[in-house]
Amino acid sequence: MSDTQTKSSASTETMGFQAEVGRLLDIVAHSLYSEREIFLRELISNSADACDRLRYSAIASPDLTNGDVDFAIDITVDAASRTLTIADNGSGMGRDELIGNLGTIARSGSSAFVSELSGDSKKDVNLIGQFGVGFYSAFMVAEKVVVNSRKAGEEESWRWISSGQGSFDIEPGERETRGTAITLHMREDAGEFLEEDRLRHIVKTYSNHIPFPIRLTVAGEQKEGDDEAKLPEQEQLNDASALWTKPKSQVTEEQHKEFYHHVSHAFDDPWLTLHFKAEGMIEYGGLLYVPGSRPFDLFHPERVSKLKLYVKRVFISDECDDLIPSYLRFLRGVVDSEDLPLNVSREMLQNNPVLTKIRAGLTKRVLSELGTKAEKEPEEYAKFWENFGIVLKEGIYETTADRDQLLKLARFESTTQDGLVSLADYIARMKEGQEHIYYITGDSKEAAARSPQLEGFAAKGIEVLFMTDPVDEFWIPAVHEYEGKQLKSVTRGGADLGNIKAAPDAEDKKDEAKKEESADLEKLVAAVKEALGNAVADVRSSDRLTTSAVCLVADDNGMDMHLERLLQQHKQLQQASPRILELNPSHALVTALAKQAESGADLSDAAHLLLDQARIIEGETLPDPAAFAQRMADVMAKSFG
Ligand SMILES: Nc1ncnc2c1ncn2[C@@H]1O[C@H](COP(=O)(O)OP(=O)(O)OP(=O)(O)O)[C@@H](O)[C@H]1O
Repeated sequence: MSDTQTKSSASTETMGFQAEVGRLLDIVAHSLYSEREIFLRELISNSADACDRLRYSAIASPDLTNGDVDFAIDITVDAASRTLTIADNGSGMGRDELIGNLGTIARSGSSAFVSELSGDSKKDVNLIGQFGVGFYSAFMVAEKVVVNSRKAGEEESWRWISSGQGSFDIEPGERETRGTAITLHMREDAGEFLEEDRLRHIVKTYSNHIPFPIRLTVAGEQKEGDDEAKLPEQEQLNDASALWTKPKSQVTEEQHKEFYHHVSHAFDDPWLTLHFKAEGMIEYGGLLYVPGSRPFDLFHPERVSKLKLYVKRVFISDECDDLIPSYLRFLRGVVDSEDLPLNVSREMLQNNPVLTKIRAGLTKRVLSELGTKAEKEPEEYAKFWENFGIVLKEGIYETTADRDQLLKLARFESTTQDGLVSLADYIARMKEGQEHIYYITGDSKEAAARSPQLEGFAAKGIEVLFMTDPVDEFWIPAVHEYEGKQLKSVTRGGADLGNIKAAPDAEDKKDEAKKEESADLEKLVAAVKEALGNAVADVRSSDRLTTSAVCLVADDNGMDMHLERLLQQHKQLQQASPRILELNPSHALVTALAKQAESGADLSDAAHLLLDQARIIEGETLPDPAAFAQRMADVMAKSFG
């Protein structure tokens, strides 16, 4: 740790929080969180995870539980001392774990998340909402937090104390049993969380289906004059059953929401719930949720699954990469297998044949359910696609097995339709004589829509799909075609527009003009080609332009221009390859230049200006802006001078 460290007494050490934690705590404590009560859900969730972890470790090392396998979470409220304690008999934490887990943000990518926090509390609360602050949410309601913990299998226990302001103390404790007790000294304004009814309600609402009993004890209830010391009564607040084992019909939407919040550590609601049981060669069941919004770590480079794997109701791992393909990593939930051995180690899970079958089954189930949604509720499906389409497209690129199904699920924006369209929709609307599925790539729909290469397509009413996710550049070349129709970029190769019949309502005035002018272009093309030399791959007359004078296109075999630009931006490519410069034979400038070419005039400056103009429309930087400015000035001087 890089934290400052000072010894304040013989046995107590004071340590500084990691800078990111400091910032997080500041926001947590000072922003008015609309749902402060979720602190309890977070702490109970952590306790349940700790019980799950120990139960799993005890399969290999039974000594760790010392025979005590009745895992439970105890909430004790003491109104007199204004404290609330959440205790569990789970894995517990040793000294180093207390320091590491409760003083830093260890989760991968989380520090990056915290650095995104803007300091604007409204925005930050939203971000934190997606992220989940876990343990640190205790400081929304507590002015001081004391954590007593003893790691299973160890004799020592440790106490962690903090008021959430820059530092925490750590000292030896005196906990006699394994597990963790977190005592919250409630803030003045958080008295409601010391009320029994409120606590009951919160646990029921947020943690009913934690599969361990959650019990409430009210301390200090003994009345004066009572002779016998009565043990305070314990009341179990939750159902404590594994939700996924219940019959589908008995689980309400509210219960799903609650469970989703628990397993995903997220605050949104599930967009889709899949509650299933597979019986046959391999038996497994579970609950899968598609989140209603993008999880904050969706684009982390590890691209790992977050599903929790259980074997016969015992938690095994939530880092089981082989459980679902990484293009479904947005799924949250639980998969419970009857066939894997209980003592399965995390290493054994790699390339495990049972897991491979489960993975195939889950994938099929999810894709088919998405297909149904796409067909029956296209508007709802559009919301899903907004969030996760970009991730599914990774699957189109990565897997050949699921490719067809994923292509059916894929949706795109298009030049002629509102909303999202499928490839099948597109094919159904293709014009007479049209053989290809046309698309245009770009950084955004707006930028791509301004491309001159679209003009001829628009004039004929031919639909063009927008491909604006970077991943599009990868899956399209891998796929090539859909239902026998080639996917073709409008910025690449010939446009083949001549063979396609215009829509009856489209204005196809262009053909007429072209016939008149095309003969004259030959000399112009030759002159421009000569002037530009190696700066272009070719110069030719265009049938894809109607209003712009010029545009650039890539060779049919060349790389897509947008991809080249992306690669250059990321320094993956030194130099873009020369493009084909297309001239619009019906544009006034081009026809005027063609006349000049006929009379043998020097068109070198004009040729360079045309090329630079085409580059500017593409959003490219000019290789020689000074030369461009000079030529432009010369031309303007001639016409205005
Ligand atoms: N009751 C507990 N028993 C054992 N370990 C715990 C307990 N509470 C927290 N921890 C440890 O502290 C870590 C940090 O907890 P924290 O709640 O901040 O994050 P998290 O649970 O990993 O993720 P999230 O923020 O999504 O809840 C946990 O991962 C766990 O290792």
